[in-house]
Amino acid sequence: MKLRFAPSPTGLIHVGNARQAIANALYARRHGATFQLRIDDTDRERSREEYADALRTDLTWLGIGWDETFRQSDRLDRYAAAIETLKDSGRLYPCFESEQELAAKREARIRMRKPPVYDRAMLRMTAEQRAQAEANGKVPYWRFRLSDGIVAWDDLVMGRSRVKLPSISDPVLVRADGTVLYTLASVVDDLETGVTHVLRGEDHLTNTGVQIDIAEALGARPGRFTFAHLPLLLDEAGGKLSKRFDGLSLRALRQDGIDPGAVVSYLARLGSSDDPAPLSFSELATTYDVRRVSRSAARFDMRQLMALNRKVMHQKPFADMRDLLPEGATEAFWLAVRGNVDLLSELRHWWDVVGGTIVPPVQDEEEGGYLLQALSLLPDDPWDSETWKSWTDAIRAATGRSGKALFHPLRVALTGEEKGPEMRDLLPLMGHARVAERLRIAAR
Ligand SMILES: Nc1ncnc2c1ncn2[C@@H]1O[C@H](COP(=O)(O)OP(=O)(O)OP(=O)(O)O)[C@@H](O)[C@H]1O
Repeated sequence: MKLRFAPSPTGLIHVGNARQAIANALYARRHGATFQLRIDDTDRERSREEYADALRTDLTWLGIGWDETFRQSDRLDRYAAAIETLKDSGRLYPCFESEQELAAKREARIRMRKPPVYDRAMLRMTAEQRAQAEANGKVPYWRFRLSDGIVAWDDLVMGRSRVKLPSISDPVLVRADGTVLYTLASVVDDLETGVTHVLRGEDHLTNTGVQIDIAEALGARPGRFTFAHLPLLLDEAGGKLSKRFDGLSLRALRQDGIDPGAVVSYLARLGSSDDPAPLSFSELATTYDVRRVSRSAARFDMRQLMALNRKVMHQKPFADMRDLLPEGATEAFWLAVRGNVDLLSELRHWWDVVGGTIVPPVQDEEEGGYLLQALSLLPDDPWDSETWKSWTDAIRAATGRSGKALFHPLRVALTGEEKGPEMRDLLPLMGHARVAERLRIAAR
């Protein structure tokens, strides 16, 4: 059993592409299948090496590895062989019509209230007509003659699916410059590399009908592939995602400091009958069932991702965070702040609070007097997790303050923030000298 994720390196991959990658990787893990990463770079104008590198980096960031990988531009000889096979069997036929001629034909058919399907005029061309066209300097491109019937398959997500081939134009598989189109290259790769399951976006539904027909023309047995078409992911406003706008690219999420585990947990279950939960890749894989994916389009909701990100961060052990924390940050620091960080970028701020030089706001005269009194009651070193309690007990006894009046001015003076991690945990990390200095500044 083998699955594949086959992105085109034409931009930064977005959360919609990632959803497909995750679905394939989870399905492969669940069923012990091989997972192939194929770089679909047959479109030479739009493909860029830097995007291929970027998508490998993005998948690795998500924690998705692959068992084998290749790019289509390395297999051009295999496509050339398939092209010859299809020419020999008469399934590929040369065409000479220009874009303008085709557009005029389409318009005429629409005026006659006929579906705008290619009329196969070139299929009826005689050998002499062809020789004449070539003598006039025309170079053919090649269309695949589709079968007449209906192609049907049991889609793991969409259920029984059908594509009526006569309502589709014969697809161009080879351009006039001899380059192959994705439609053919993809079938050749899937057949020759032993792919068994194709999980991809529903934008490929019609393609699937065509590609089944091509596969069978190349000798594949009926039912050779199992298909699952997952609905497209839309943005919050219901718009289409595109590699051309990178707002919801994985790169942007990474730069925003979102945890990759949260992204995987969210995308694995978004638009399915299972609620997104902060689970590891292995946990997600043991329960993953593509049949539970809904048939309707799902919307990516940043608030839901953030909520999940918070849960993921709150559970993270220090060992998983060590490389991401500011230099010098300790386990005690991580355990103190992890309940209060939504994004990795906030960690730097809390690290400044405990180990750096924040300047707290100056408080009014009455609070200033209170803070100086608190300063005079600061316990001696060493400090530990009990120090906050013994200090505030002593302040309570000396000032008669309690509740918010007791704690709030201290928190603001020491952290510069109204809210945050437990003071009990922060205080020993800040240390005596820093605490004393901040109390003095806030009391000025
Ligand atoms: N919005 C989306 N939601 C879910 N899946 C998507 C979405 N857009 C593309 N895909 C899927 O992502 C996979 C990778 O496809 P591909 O790299 O061709 O993406 P694309 O965004 O359609 O790119 P391009 O604009 O370059 O054609 C395919 O399975 C495709 O169906």
